Amino acid sequence: MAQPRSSNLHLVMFPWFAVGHMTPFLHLSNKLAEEGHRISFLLPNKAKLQLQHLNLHPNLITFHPLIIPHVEGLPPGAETASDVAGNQVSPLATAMDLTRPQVEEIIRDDPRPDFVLYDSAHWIPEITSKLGIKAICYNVVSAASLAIAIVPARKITRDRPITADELARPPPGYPSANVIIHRHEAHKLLFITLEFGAGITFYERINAAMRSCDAIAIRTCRELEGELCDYLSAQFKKPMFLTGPVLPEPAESRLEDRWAEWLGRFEPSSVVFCAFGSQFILEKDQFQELLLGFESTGFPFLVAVKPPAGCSTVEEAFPEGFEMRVKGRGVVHGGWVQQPLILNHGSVGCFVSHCGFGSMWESLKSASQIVLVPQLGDQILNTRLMAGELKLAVEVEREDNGWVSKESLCKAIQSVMDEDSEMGCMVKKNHAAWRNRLVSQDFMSGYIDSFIKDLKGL
Ligand SMILES: O=c1ccn([C@@H]2O[C@H](COP(=O)(O)OP(=O)(O)O[C@H]3OC[C@@H](O)[C@H](O)[C@H]3O)[C@@H](O)[C@H]2O)c(=O)[nH]1
Ligand SMILES: [O-]c1cc(O)cc2[o+]c(-c3ccc(O)cc3)c(O[C@@H]3O[C@H](CO)[C@@H](O)[C@H](O)[C@H]3O)cc12
Repeated sequence: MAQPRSSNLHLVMFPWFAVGHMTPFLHLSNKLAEEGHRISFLLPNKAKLQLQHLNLHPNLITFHPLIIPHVEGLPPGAETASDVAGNQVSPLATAMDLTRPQVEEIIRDDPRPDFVLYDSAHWIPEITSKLGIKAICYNVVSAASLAIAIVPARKITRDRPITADELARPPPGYPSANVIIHRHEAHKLLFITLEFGAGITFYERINAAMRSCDAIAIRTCRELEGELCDYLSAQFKKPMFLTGPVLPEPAESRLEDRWAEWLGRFEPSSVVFCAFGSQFILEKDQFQELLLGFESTGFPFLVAVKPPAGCSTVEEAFPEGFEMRVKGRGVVHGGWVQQPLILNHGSVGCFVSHCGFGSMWESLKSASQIVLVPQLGDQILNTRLMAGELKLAVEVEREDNGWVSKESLCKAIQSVMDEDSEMGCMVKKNHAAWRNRLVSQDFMSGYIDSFIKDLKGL
């Protein structure tokens, strides 16, 4: 078990209240604790129960549960972005801001930390600068999604909110021609001009968080997003520290028996697994169309997505006769599954993903073929990295109105599952090269070593 030494650091972690943010902050905490560093991890009370099994060093990583105040518009008991609909994230951000006195007390009293790592709480530097503590803005979304929308070069102000047309053109100096948003998708970024917490827009908050820190850090690597990171560093005039992908070693926990048993019935690499992350909720008609798409592939499939909008279970939204037709080869689960373990199960051959940044790294490290159906803004940019730049995944074609047809989903899955096809062969080869890089002995540990050196040198 790692032990603290006097030269070791004490860091406070304060991620945005979303599973897709708290989980990578905890993965980083585990890597730092492996080297003997001590972590105080601030999170909502309920999230503590959900995440504590991922704390691999409880002697060095201490959870500090926060009391989430009630705010108008926030459903009672809601504490993370998974508990709220898209239009309720702003009250959740307000609630996070109202935890400031609790956060400040922990930072002051909990033997003074050397660093505070945060992402959405743009007010952290106001606390740390008075105490001589360094504030690191640690981003767990891609450099591309920050560089395309949040940079000062966008010159967004209250009087001049950005339009979809402008967002479809990259900001001045943006270094990539492939990792871009198309005109018909640009409306998916317009939320950056909306309130994200009382009296502050999403753009203002994330821009302030990056502008006011001592250094920016990103969960990415130079090999994937080097030029985009340099661009961000120049735009914000801040040192840029990269942690690499920070993926845990294969989990010690076991896959739940029901999924191990079900997956075990099928041939190696034959099952299509689909998950869309911790937040996104499909519309009912799109949910039904996707299920018909999985059915028509002919492959066994395991779909783990939330019940669609307006439904309390997935079953009540099944297409007519669907359950009977796919009996024995198709399962749709409306709850949480152990995604990293399922992805690495020998029977799984294809992952249909929304390409959240966490899922993106997990899929890169797996051997599954990857089909992408991005839903929100940052996921579109991650998809461009994977399918456009690295050419190791296939993006499902959408109709002009954004609709994903069953035919289009089926075609994308079949194109990667057929390893004799040109597409299947190309993505498999490119993916294998990236996977080998990620699993090579020193790749991830090299990034963590450099990150610790960067912190100590600040
Ligand atoms: O059933 C599930 C669903 C998801 N998960 C896990 O939950 C995590 C989801 O994180 P993702 O980043 O992929 O997706 P989210 O929908 O949470 O993403 C959102 O917030 C975090 C950002 O990095 C994403 O880019 C953003 O889209 C992954 O680690 C995934 O393994 C499960 O373990 N089981
Ligand atoms: O979709 C996005 C497009 C984009 O250009 C930038 C971002 O940034 C972030 C982000 C969130 C928090 C940070 O501290 C930094 C960056 C995005 O995050 C997602 O935004 C949702 C807002 O509705 C939020 O609820 C969700 O938890 C975040 O993962 C998205 C984009």
